[in-house]
Amino acid sequence: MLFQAATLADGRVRDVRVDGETIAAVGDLTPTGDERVVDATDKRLLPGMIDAHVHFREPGYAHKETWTSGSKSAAAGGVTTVVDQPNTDPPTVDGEAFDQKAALAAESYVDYGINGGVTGSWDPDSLLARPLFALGEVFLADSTGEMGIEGDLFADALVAASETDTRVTVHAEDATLFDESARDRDDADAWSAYRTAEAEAVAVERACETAREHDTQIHVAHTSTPAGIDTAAEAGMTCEVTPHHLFLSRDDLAELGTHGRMNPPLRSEQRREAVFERVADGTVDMIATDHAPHTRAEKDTDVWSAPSGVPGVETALPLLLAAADRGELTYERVRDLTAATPADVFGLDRKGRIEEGNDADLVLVGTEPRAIRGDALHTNCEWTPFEGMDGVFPSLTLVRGSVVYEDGEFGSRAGENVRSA
Ligand SMILES: NC(=O)N[C@@H](CC(=O)O)C(=O)O
Ligand SMILES: [Zn+2]
Ligand SMILES: [Zn+2]
Repeated sequence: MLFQAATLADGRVRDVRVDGETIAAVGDLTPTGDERVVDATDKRLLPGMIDAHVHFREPGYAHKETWTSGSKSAAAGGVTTVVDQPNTDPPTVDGEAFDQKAALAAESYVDYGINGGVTGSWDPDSLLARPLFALGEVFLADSTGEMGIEGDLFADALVAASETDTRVTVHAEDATLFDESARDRDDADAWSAYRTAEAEAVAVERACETAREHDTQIHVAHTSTPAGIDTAAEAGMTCEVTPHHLFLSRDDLAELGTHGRMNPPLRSEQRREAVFERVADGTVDMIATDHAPHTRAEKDTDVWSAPSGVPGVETALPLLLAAADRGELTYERVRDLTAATPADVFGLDRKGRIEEGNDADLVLVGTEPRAIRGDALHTNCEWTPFEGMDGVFPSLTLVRGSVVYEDGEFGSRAGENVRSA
């Protein structure tokens, strides 16, 4: 396949040839007799997004999402690699649970990594013997799945991970700093008042300290505050920001209601702006969606009973591209946040950049934004907190050279475990 006259993230216009699973050449190329030629004039060709944080819910919660629905949603949103989190049923805390999930994940349209969880009943020996992507998200406070753990266990996990050269990702909130006085309220903003910004900042600081004491590296999941981001960066750790913490704030909760409840929660508009600055200037390492689908029926209850989490895997790259189109950040930054840096941080040597010899994980996007509509997305949960916002969507998504999505249609289930040899 040959993409002709594609605009790359840095603005250069190039032809890009795909041969089998790889990018064969980037330059000024002439079509050969039998190859498919895609006219990419005035379109952008980007490396597929590597989303280091999704919850595809199988095994256990297939009514929320399956590997098929979740990975279709990913492909249609330009995500070519996802990393699944362990709070499924059974939780992915031992070798047997890993194998059960890996068998289901083989249905995926896109490449995937499978994370292993840390709880009081985990079995590090069998778990770490599997082709794990990373340990995590290690829950330092309860979230969906009630997998919150104590500090000692976190330290044990860091030791086990460093002995096996495994990366660790952390959900950093400190439940002892939640504001119990918010419990008297029943509006949607009460969740943000309850799970305070300080609870994140302190937990990030402590997690980074523990990592340094053990001479290890952690990746902080879904940082939602400027303080959390700065602490991680100053400690030499990496962090991710979600699209909802980048594009939504407490000001949106009157409209979103419980559909805006997630952990960590939405923050003030002032904090959101400070987070956006740190994403645009490169302090934040990557965007990861924390795609956490729950059905409408589950969400439509009072603020204290609703499950935490929002979908996001299909809308992340489109939202970022619309923001780039508006001049709020550069296309190169979008490429680094969604592809190049996650590839570097997690050691995916053949992914994240359009370069000869790399995996042909590619996304072709047009220039026209369109309004995001929940009922047009492919997730099982059929709603989005970004309803009505502008997104620039892919027309074509390739995973290692296979067309997985093109103009509303799905191609092959091309997904493979990125950690399996
Ligand atoms: N973020 C959330 O609010 N929910 C996530 C769990 C998590 O990432 O903490 C989920 O699995 O539903
Ligand atoms: Zn989390
Ligand atoms: Zn999560």
